[in-house]
Amino acid sequence: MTGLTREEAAGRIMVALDYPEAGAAKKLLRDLEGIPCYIKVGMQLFYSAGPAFIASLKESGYRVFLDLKMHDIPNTVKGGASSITKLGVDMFNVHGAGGKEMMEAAMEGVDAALAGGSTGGYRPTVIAVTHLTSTSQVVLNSEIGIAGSVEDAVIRYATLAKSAGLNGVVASPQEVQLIKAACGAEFKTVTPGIRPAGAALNDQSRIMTPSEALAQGTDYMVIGRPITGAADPRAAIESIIEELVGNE
Ligand SMILES: O=c1ccn([C@@H]2O[C@H](COP(=O)(O)O)[C@@H](O)[C@H]2O)c(=O)[nH]1
Repeated sequence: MTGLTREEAAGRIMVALDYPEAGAAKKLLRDLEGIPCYIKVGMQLFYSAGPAFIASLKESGYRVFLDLKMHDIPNTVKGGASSITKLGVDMFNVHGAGGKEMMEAAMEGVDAALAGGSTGGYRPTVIAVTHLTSTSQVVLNSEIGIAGSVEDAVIRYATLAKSAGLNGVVASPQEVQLIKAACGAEFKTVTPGIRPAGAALNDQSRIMTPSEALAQGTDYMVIGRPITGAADPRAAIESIIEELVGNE
């Protein structure tokens, strides 16, 4: 047993709604009705369904992570962060690779939107992507051309994100303990690369099972295809919740 209630376990899961349009995403939400999970909207759905879909999620009471991974010059990211904050999402992200000034600009964008009062004063959690969970050690060194271990590269971005005032990072569950050691327990870790035992890896590289990720101390685990691609998505998420509660 982990000590998590069923509701707490569900609340650690961010379901990735990687769909081409709102209709398919809404069907999944109907399938999962009543399960208090977080919802992650990425670029595929947001570029198609836009702010109206985010508004409908918020009206339905969901916590929303808008995963657009902004990576641009500081002034542009500041403006993007301001616009995203006005959508009233609970969390959004930028790429750590944009550097400290870009990440600070994102925080300035949040402050500017809040100063305008259009979000009711609600401050989103802002996190930075470290290295994508699809990136392996070999790809990091041989293709991207960054020397050293994935762990060192992730920690470098995590500490940079913390120094820029961000609230956490996206990383693999494999790096959670190192991130917490370097940046503190309160610094949030949001971890994709979650695969229940026996599930297809797809394009993910640095993976762990849900219970392994929880044991590492991850704050939130992002799970897409193991739920959305299942014949019975509700049964799939219920099984993950059971695994997290420790009743398996
Ligand atoms: O490093 C990263 C950053 C973001 N993601 C996103 O998480 C989900 C994972 O989906 P699965 O179907 O469970 O693989 C997806 O929306 C990615 O864009 C990530 O995987 N890794």
